[in-house]
Amino acid sequence: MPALYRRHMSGSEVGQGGESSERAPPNQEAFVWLSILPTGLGPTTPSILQNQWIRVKDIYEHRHTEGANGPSCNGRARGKRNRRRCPQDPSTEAPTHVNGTSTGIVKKPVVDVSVALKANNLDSVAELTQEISSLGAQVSGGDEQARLALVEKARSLVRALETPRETMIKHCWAQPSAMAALTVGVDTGLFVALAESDGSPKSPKTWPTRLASTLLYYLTKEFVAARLMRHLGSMGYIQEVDTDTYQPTNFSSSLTIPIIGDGYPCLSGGLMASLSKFPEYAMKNGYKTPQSISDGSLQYAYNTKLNMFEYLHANPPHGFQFNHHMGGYRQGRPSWMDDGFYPVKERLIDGVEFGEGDALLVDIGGGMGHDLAEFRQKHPNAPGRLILQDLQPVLGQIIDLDSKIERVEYDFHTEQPIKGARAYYMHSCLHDWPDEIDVQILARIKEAMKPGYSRLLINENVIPPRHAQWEATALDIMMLTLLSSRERTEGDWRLLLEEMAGLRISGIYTAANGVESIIECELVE
Ligand SMILES: C[S@@+](CC[C@H](N)C(=O)[O-])C[C@H]1O[C@@H](n2cnc3c(N)ncnc32)[C@H](O)[C@@H]1O
Repeated sequence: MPALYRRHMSGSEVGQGGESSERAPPNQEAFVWLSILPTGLGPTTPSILQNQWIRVKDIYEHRHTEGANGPSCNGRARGKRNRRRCPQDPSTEAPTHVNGTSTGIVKKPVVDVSVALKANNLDSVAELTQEISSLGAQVSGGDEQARLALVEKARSLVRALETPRETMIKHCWAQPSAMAALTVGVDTGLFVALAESDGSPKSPKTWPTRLASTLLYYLTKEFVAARLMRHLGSMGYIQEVDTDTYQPTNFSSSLTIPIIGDGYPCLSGGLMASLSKFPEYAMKNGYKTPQSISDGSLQYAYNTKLNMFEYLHANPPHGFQFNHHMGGYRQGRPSWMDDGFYPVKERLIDGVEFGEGDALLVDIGGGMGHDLAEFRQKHPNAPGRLILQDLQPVLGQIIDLDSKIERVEYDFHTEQPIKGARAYYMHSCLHDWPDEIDVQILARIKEAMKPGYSRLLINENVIPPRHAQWEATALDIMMLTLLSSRERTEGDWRLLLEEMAGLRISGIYTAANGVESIIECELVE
């Protein structure tokens, strides 16, 4: 038995007294797995090992006590720890095909390790490079669709050329490390300093002393900056021009804009643990779809009862950063009020006499008013009131907004104060909530709508059945882990809006690939 196993798994060190006799490795597979744990771990090691040991024990008991196909997690028949670790659906069967490294059982892999060391798909490289070169010519002429197509082809080329092992290291090390480095850079003003003096080359090792007493001063003093910048340089996010000397890129300079940069500290500090803890949370919950906005992966990860919005606002400055992040998310995406997307004039304005107090557009959960500000700019002569509704902390963050846009503090779980508007509008709000809560939010809007006149415009993704775009699928996982909610397909929207909420969908207006859509609804008469 390896020393590591004996040292860390003795009863007193693991700290669960009286169970040491149970801890002998139950089979050779688990034993092998434990022996490959890294050596030289610090004082927290026992709890880490304890966690992993519970997993091993669960698997062992699935296989050897109840059999591979028996009920896997009968809590009554098990100890407390085991119950916590098992999927809670008593009908769940023990896994019959598992990936060894995530369960503690080392199995013979289904493919040979040599597969992980060869390029993923060399056969596609010649065709991809040809496509890339012809798209390149169109991109230099300013064709935006060609640019988007070229980015996708370039990504395909990288995936084809990388070995699985390289991709694995990129996911497990390089990208999380870059996220940490970028967050520190935004927090400390590193990218502002880099962009100063027209972006002239700068070395973190000789950063000017006038920075004294700033966070950046401390960062550079300890040479942490040099290490972070070296990684960001190697990843291409800043440009290495000499030894320890860097220039900004357009990307790093853009991080100095709050709506672009603030996503990093917001995600790193206030949301990311929800994603990294999701595998553990999901395993404990039998991989059931989470249903409660205040009892999901985020609450598990951050040990809170607050929902995501409440949690961010209770932990400043993450609430503010989130609102900026929302402002950044919308930039450069197709806008429903542009020509050729949703016919604003025909559907909302033509044929309507607006009296003095009549509302044209009520933006419910409208954040800092980005949509209404854009509407005002693009339709400056549109008649009727424009009303922005959101919670107080969000409205309180607005610095500058067109004076025609009225701000109304409002909680959309309560009665809608603006009755009979021509259009109620919600952007990226319903995707935040599970179906049952959305039905309640929609009921408050229905009560306020005037039959035969009011419309509800829902601005969300409508995920197509195939070839979904990665931004939308990523957002779906964010919704799953942060809010127990989802991005929806057309079928999901019809179920929610028509069958559950009792509205009629009068049209779905979609930009390319369903990434941005307006679902127009009316009351059923
Ligand atoms: C994902 S953000 C979208 C913001 C904005 N519509 C946009 O597209 O940029 C969701 C918004 O819902 C707001 N919100 C959350 N709970 C709310 C509530 N109970 N009443 C009103 N607004 C709420 C949040 O403050 C936030 O501004």
